[in-house]
Amino acid sequence: MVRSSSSVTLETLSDPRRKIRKVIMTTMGPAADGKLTGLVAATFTPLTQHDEINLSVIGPYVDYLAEKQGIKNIFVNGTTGESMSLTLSERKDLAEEWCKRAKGKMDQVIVHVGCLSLKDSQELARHAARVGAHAVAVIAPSFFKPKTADALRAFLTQVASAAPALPFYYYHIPAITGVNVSARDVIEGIESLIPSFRGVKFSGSDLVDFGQCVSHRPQWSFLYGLDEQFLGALAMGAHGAVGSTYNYLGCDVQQLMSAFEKGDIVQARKIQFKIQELVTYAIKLGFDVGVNKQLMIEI
Ligand SMILES: CC(=O)N[C@H](C=O)[C@@H](O)[C@H](O)[C@H](O)CO
Ligand SMILES: CC(=O)C(=O)O
Repeated sequence: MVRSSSSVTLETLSDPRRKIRKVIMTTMGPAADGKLTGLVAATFTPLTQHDEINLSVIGPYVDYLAEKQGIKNIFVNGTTGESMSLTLSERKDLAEEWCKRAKGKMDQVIVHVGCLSLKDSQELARHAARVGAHAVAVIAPSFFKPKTADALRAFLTQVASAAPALPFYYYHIPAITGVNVSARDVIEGIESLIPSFRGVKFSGSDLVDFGQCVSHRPQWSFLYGLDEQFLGALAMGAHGAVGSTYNYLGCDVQQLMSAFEKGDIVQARKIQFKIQELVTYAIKLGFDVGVNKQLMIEI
Protein backbone atom coordinates (compact mmCIF):
# COMPACT_ATOMS: atom_id res chain seq x y z
CA MET A 1 0.00 0.00 0.00
CA VAL A 2 1.44 3.39 -0.94
CA ARG A 3 0.68 6.05 1.57
CA SER A 4 2.18 9.38 2.51
CA SER A 5 5.57 9.19 4.15
CA SER A 6 5.15 11.82 6.83
CA SER A 7 2.48 11.82 9.48
CA VAL A 8 0.78 14.52 11.48
CA THR A 9 1.59 13.83 15.10
CA LEU A 10 0.04 14.92 18.34
CA GLU A 11 3.13 16.98 19.11
CA THR A 12 3.13 18.87 15.85
CA LEU A 13 -0.56 19.65 16.14
CA SER A 14 -0.22 21.07 19.61
CA ASP A 15 3.16 22.72 19.18
CA PRO A 16 3.02 25.73 21.55
CA ARG A 17 5.40 27.63 19.26
CA ARG A 18 2.75 27.57 16.59
CA LYS A 19 1.60 31.11 16.06
CA ILE A 20 -1.94 31.54 17.34
CA ARG A 21 -3.73 33.39 14.66
CA LYS A 22 -6.91 35.29 15.17
CA VAL A 23 -9.93 33.44 13.92
CA ILE A 24 -11.87 35.59 11.54
CA MET A 25 -15.42 34.58 10.85
CA THR A 26 -16.82 35.71 7.56
CA THR A 27 -20.38 36.27 6.48
CA MET A 28 -20.09 32.89 4.76
CA GLY A 29 -20.93 31.23 8.08
CA PRO A 30 -23.27 28.32 8.64
CA ALA A 31 -26.55 28.75 6.81
CA ALA A 32 -29.72 28.30 8.86
CA ASP A 33 -31.07 25.77 6.34
CA GLY A 34 -27.96 23.59 6.68
CA LYS A 35 -26.64 24.65 3.27
CA LEU A 36 -22.94 23.92 3.17
CA THR A 37 -21.01 27.15 2.66
CA GLY A 38 -17.63 28.65 3.51
CA LEU A 39 -14.39 26.80 4.07
CA VAL A 40 -14.19 23.05 4.43
CA ALA A 41 -10.84 21.50 5.37
CA ALA A 42 -10.05 18.25 3.56
CA THR A 43 -8.37 16.45 6.43
CA PHE A 44 -5.21 14.41 6.35
CA THR A 45 -5.28 10.89 7.73
CA PRO A 46 -2.94 10.72 10.70
CA LEU A 47 -0.70 7.66 10.50
CA THR A 48 1.71 6.21 13.01
CA GLN A 49 5.33 5.59 12.12
CA HIS A 50 4.29 2.01 11.39
CA ASP A 51 1.74 3.16 8.82
CA GLU A 52 -1.28 2.42 10.99
CA ILE A 53 -4.09 4.95 11.28
CA ASN A 54 -3.60 7.08 14.37
CA LEU A 55 -7.02 7.81 15.81
CA SER A 56 -5.58 9.50 18.90
CA VAL A 57 -4.58 12.56 16.87
CA ILE A 58 -8.09 13.25 15.60
CA GLY A 59 -9.45 14.94 18.75
CA PRO A 60 -6.60 17.51 18.94
CA TYR A 61 -6.70 17.87 15.13
CA VAL A 62 -10.37 18.94 15.29
CA ASP A 63 -9.57 21.42 18.08
CA TYR A 64 -6.67 22.82 16.09
CA LEU A 65 -8.82 23.36 12.99
CA ALA A 66 -11.62 24.97 14.98
CA GLU A 67 -9.48 27.13 17.25
CA LYS A 68 -6.46 28.02 15.12
CA GLN A 69 -7.85 27.94 11.59
CA GLY A 70 -11.47 29.03 12.08
CA ILE A 71 -12.67 25.91 10.27
CA LYS A 72 -16.28 24.84 10.85
CA ASN A 73 -16.61 22.01 8.34
CA ILE A 74 -14.44 19.04 7.46
CA PHE A 75 -14.30 16.69 4.49
CA VAL A 76 -12.84 13.40 5.65
CA ASN A 77 -11.43 10.38 3.82
CA GLY A 78 -11.08 12.31 0.57
CA THR A 79 -8.04 12.70 -1.66
CA THR A 80 -6.04 14.45 1.05
CA GLY A 81 -7.18 11.75 3.47
CA GLU A 82 -5.74 9.10 1.11
CA SER A 83 -8.99 7.17 1.22
CA MET A 84 -8.29 5.16 -1.91
CA SER A 85 -5.17 3.72 -0.24
CA LEU A 86 -7.02 2.71 2.93
CA THR A 87 -8.98 -0.42 3.76
CA LEU A 88 -12.73 -0.27 4.30
CA SER A 89 -12.26 -0.99 7.95
CA GLU A 90 -9.71 1.84 8.32
CA ARG A 91 -12.09 4.20 6.53
CA LYS A 92 -14.92 3.22 8.86
CA ASP A 93 -12.80 3.68 11.99
CA LEU A 94 -11.66 7.08 10.74
CA ALA A 95 -15.16 8.24 9.79
CA GLU A 96 -16.48 7.23 13.17
CA GLU A 97 -13.68 8.97 15.08
CA TRP A 98 -13.96 12.18 13.04
CA CYS A 99 -17.72 12.30 13.62
CA LYS A 100 -17.35 11.60 17.32
CA ARG A 101 -14.62 14.18 17.88
CA ALA A 102 -16.22 16.83 15.70
CA LYS A 103 -19.52 16.68 17.57
CA GLY A 104 -20.34 20.13 18.92
CA LYS A 105 -17.13 21.56 17.42
CA MET A 106 -17.79 21.42 13.69
CA ASP A 107 -20.99 22.35 11.88
CA GLN A 108 -20.68 19.56 9.34
CA VAL A 109 -18.61 16.45 8.74
CA ILE A 110 -18.79 15.27 5.13
CA VAL A 111 -17.53 11.73 4.66
CA HIS A 112 -16.20 10.70 1.27
CA VAL A 113 -17.41 7.14 0.57
CA GLY A 114 -16.40 6.63 -3.07
CA CYS A 115 -14.70 3.33 -3.98
CA LEU A 116 -14.12 1.39 -7.17
CA SER A 117 -16.70 -1.10 -5.95
CA LEU A 118 -20.31 0.04 -5.78
CA LYS A 119 -21.03 -2.33 -2.91
CA ASP A 120 -18.10 -1.00 -0.88
CA SER A 121 -19.31 2.55 -1.48
CA GLN A 122 -22.81 1.60 -0.35
CA GLU A 123 -21.43 -0.06 2.75
CA LEU A 124 -19.44 3.07 3.61
CA ALA A 125 -22.45 5.31 2.94
CA ARG A 126 -24.62 3.21 5.28
CA HIS A 127 -21.84 3.32 7.86
CA ALA A 128 -21.46 7.12 7.53
CA ALA A 129 -25.17 7.53 8.25
CA ARG A 130 -24.89 5.25 11.27
CA VAL A 131 -21.96 7.12 12.84
CA GLY A 132 -23.56 10.54 12.47
CA ALA A 133 -21.98 12.08 9.35
CA HIS A 134 -23.82 15.17 8.12
CA ALA A 135 -23.34 14.29 4.47
CA VAL A 136 -21.59 11.93 2.09
CA ALA A 137 -19.63 12.65 -1.08
CA VAL A 138 -18.72 10.29 -3.90
CA ILE A 139 -15.98 10.37 -6.49
CA ALA A 140 -16.40 8.73 -9.92
CA PRO A 141 -15.00 5.19 -10.15
CA SER A 142 -11.74 5.42 -12.04
CA PHE A 143 -10.69 1.95 -13.20
CA PHE A 144 -13.73 0.98 -15.25
CA LYS A 145 -14.74 4.56 -15.90
CA PRO A 146 -18.29 5.71 -16.56
CA LYS A 147 -18.15 7.10 -20.09
CA THR A 148 -21.35 9.11 -19.99
CA ALA A 149 -23.17 11.36 -17.57
CA ASP A 150 -25.97 8.76 -17.45
CA ALA A 151 -23.59 6.00 -16.38
CA LEU A 152 -22.01 8.18 -13.70
CA ARG A 153 -25.42 9.33 -12.42
CA ALA A 154 -26.49 5.67 -12.19
CA PHE A 155 -23.46 4.89 -10.00
CA LEU A 156 -24.04 7.94 -7.78
CA THR A 157 -27.74 7.12 -7.49
CA GLN A 158 -27.06 3.62 -6.23
CA VAL A 159 -24.58 4.85 -3.63
CA ALA A 160 -26.97 7.59 -2.48
CA SER A 161 -29.78 5.05 -2.10
CA ALA A 162 -27.77 3.36 0.68
CA ALA A 163 -27.99 6.54 2.81
CA PRO A 164 -31.08 8.32 1.52
CA ALA A 165 -31.43 10.60 4.53
CA LEU A 166 -27.98 12.15 4.17
CA PRO A 167 -27.24 15.15 1.93
CA PHE A 168 -25.27 13.86 -1.04
CA TYR A 169 -22.44 15.56 -2.97
CA TYR A 170 -20.76 14.55 -6.19
CA TYR A 171 -16.97 14.91 -5.97
CA HIS A 172 -15.68 16.03 -9.36
CA ILE A 173 -11.91 15.56 -9.78
CA PRO A 174 -11.30 14.71 -13.44
CA ALA A 175 -7.50 15.09 -13.36
CA ILE A 176 -7.30 12.17 -10.94
CA THR A 177 -10.24 9.98 -11.96
CA GLY A 178 -9.79 10.52 -15.69
CA VAL A 179 -13.58 10.80 -15.88
CA ASN A 180 -13.99 13.87 -18.02
CA VAL A 181 -17.77 14.16 -18.11
CA SER A 182 -18.63 17.78 -17.32
CA ALA A 183 -20.09 18.34 -13.88
CA ARG A 184 -22.89 20.36 -15.47
CA ASP A 185 -23.91 17.26 -17.46
CA VAL A 186 -23.70 15.07 -14.35
CA ILE A 187 -26.10 17.26 -12.36
CA GLU A 188 -28.68 17.50 -15.13
CA GLY A 189 -31.93 16.08 -13.71
CA ILE A 190 -30.06 14.46 -10.83
CA GLU A 191 -32.59 15.60 -8.23
CA SER A 192 -35.20 13.24 -9.65
CA LEU A 193 -32.80 10.31 -9.15
CA ILE A 194 -31.19 11.49 -5.90
CA PRO A 195 -33.65 13.58 -3.86
CA SER A 196 -30.90 14.14 -1.27
CA PHE A 197 -28.55 15.72 -3.84
CA ARG A 198 -27.12 19.00 -2.51
CA GLY A 199 -24.16 19.94 -4.66
CA VAL A 200 -20.68 19.35 -6.03
CA LYS A 201 -17.21 19.45 -4.63
CA PHE A 202 -15.60 20.70 -7.81
CA SER A 203 -11.87 19.98 -8.08
CA GLY A 204 -11.52 20.71 -11.77
CA SER A 205 -9.93 23.72 -13.43
CA ASP A 206 -12.77 24.39 -15.89
CA LEU A 207 -14.43 27.52 -14.55
CA VAL A 208 -16.95 27.56 -17.40
CA ASP A 209 -18.26 24.17 -16.28
CA PHE A 210 -18.20 25.40 -12.67
CA GLY A 211 -20.09 28.60 -13.54
CA GLN A 212 -22.70 26.62 -15.43
CA CYS A 213 -23.27 24.40 -12.40
CA VAL A 214 -23.77 27.45 -10.16
CA SER A 215 -26.12 29.16 -12.57
CA HIS A 216 -28.13 25.95 -13.09
CA ARG A 217 -28.94 25.43 -9.39
CA PRO A 218 -27.71 28.34 -7.23
CA GLN A 219 -29.61 26.88 -4.27
CA TRP A 220 -27.27 23.88 -4.14
CA SER A 221 -23.72 24.10 -2.76
CA PHE A 222 -20.92 24.34 -5.26
CA LEU A 223 -17.65 24.17 -3.40
CA TYR A 224 -14.40 24.72 -5.20
CA GLY A 225 -11.44 22.39 -4.78
CA LEU A 226 -8.41 23.92 -6.48
CA ASP A 227 -7.17 26.11 -3.67
CA GLU A 228 -4.79 27.99 -5.96
CA GLN A 229 -7.62 29.42 -8.06
CA PHE A 230 -10.41 29.77 -5.52
CA LEU A 231 -10.74 33.48 -6.23
CA GLY A 232 -11.68 32.72 -9.84
CA ALA A 233 -14.35 30.33 -8.58
CA LEU A 234 -15.64 32.94 -6.11
CA ALA A 235 -16.14 35.26 -9.06
CA MET A 236 -18.21 32.46 -10.64
CA GLY A 237 -20.39 32.25 -7.53
CA ALA A 238 -18.71 29.51 -5.47
CA HIS A 239 -20.51 28.98 -2.16
CA GLY A 240 -17.28 27.92 -0.49
CA ALA A 241 -14.28 25.67 -0.92
CA VAL A 242 -13.02 22.26 0.11
CA GLY A 243 -9.28 21.90 0.15
CA SER A 244 -6.15 20.54 1.70
CA THR A 245 -4.42 23.86 2.26
CA TYR A 246 -7.24 25.05 4.55
CA ASN A 247 -5.70 22.76 7.17
CA TYR A 248 -2.98 25.36 7.58
CA LEU A 249 -4.11 28.43 5.61
CA GLY A 250 -7.67 28.53 6.93
CA CYS A 251 -7.35 32.00 8.44
CA ASP A 252 -5.68 33.43 5.34
CA VAL A 253 -8.44 32.11 3.12
CA GLN A 254 -11.15 33.40 5.48
CA GLN A 255 -9.50 36.79 4.90
CA LEU A 256 -9.51 36.21 1.15
CA MET A 257 -13.26 35.51 1.30
CA SER A 258 -13.95 38.56 3.49
CA ALA A 259 -11.97 40.76 1.12
CA PHE A 260 -13.88 39.37 -1.85
CA GLU A 261 -17.22 39.92 -0.14
CA LYS A 262 -16.27 43.52 0.67
CA GLY A 263 -15.28 44.08 -2.93
CA ASP A 264 -11.60 44.47 -2.04
CA ILE A 265 -10.37 42.46 -4.98
CA VAL A 266 -6.80 43.73 -4.67
CA GLN A 267 -6.48 42.29 -1.17
CA ALA A 268 -8.23 39.05 -2.17
CA ARG A 269 -5.83 38.67 -5.08
CA LYS A 270 -2.83 39.34 -2.86
CA ILE A 271 -3.76 36.40 -0.62
CA GLN A 272 -4.56 34.18 -3.62
CA PHE A 273 -1.17 34.96 -5.17
CA LYS A 274 0.55 33.89 -1.94
CA ILE A 275 -1.27 30.56 -2.02
CA GLN A 276 -0.31 30.13 -5.67
CA GLU A 277 3.32 30.72 -4.79
CA LEU A 278 3.15 28.15 -2.01
CA VAL A 279 1.49 25.53 -4.22
CA THR A 280 3.98 26.17 -7.03
CA TYR A 281 6.81 25.73 -4.56
CA ALA A 282 5.22 22.53 -3.26
CA ILE A 283 4.84 21.18 -6.80
CA LYS A 284 8.58 21.64 -7.27
CA LEU A 285 9.06 19.44 -4.21
CA GLY A 286 6.90 16.78 -5.90
CA PHE A 287 3.64 17.82 -4.22
CA ASP A 288 1.99 14.72 -2.84
CA VAL A 289 0.16 14.08 0.39
CA GLY A 290 3.48 13.52 2.22
CA VAL A 291 4.80 16.93 1.14
CA ASN A 292 1.44 18.48 1.96
CA LYS A 293 1.47 17.03 5.49
CA GLN A 294 4.97 18.39 5.90
CA LEU A 295 3.74 21.86 4.87
CA MET A 296 1.06 21.68 7.55
CA ILE A 297 3.69 20.84 10.12
CA GLU A 298 6.04 23.63 9.05
CA ILE A 299 3.66 26.49 8.33
C1 LIG B 1 -5.51 16.69 -5.75
C2 LIG B 1 -5.87 17.32 -4.44
O1 LIG B 1 -5.38 16.93 -3.41
N1 LIG B 1 -6.70 18.32 -4.50
C3 LIG B 1 -7.11 19.01 -3.32
C4 LIG B 1 -8.58 18.98 -3.26
O2 LIG B 1 -9.32 18.73 -4.17
C5 LIG B 1 -6.65 20.46 -3.29
O3 LIG B 1 -6.93 21.01 -2.04
C6 LIG B 1 -5.17 20.59 -3.59
O4 LIG B 1 -4.44 19.87 -2.62
C7 LIG B 1 -4.74 22.04 -3.61
O5 LIG B 1 -5.51 22.75 -4.49
C8 LIG B 1 -3.28 22.20 -3.97
O6 LIG B 1 -3.08 21.82 -5.30
C1 LIG C 1 -9.31 18.55 -1.30
C2 LIG C 1 -10.29 17.54 -1.11
O1 LIG C 1 -11.42 17.79 -1.07
C3 LIG C 1 -9.86 16.20 -0.88
O2 LIG C 1 -8.75 16.04 -0.46
O3 LIG C 1 -10.64 15.29 -1.12
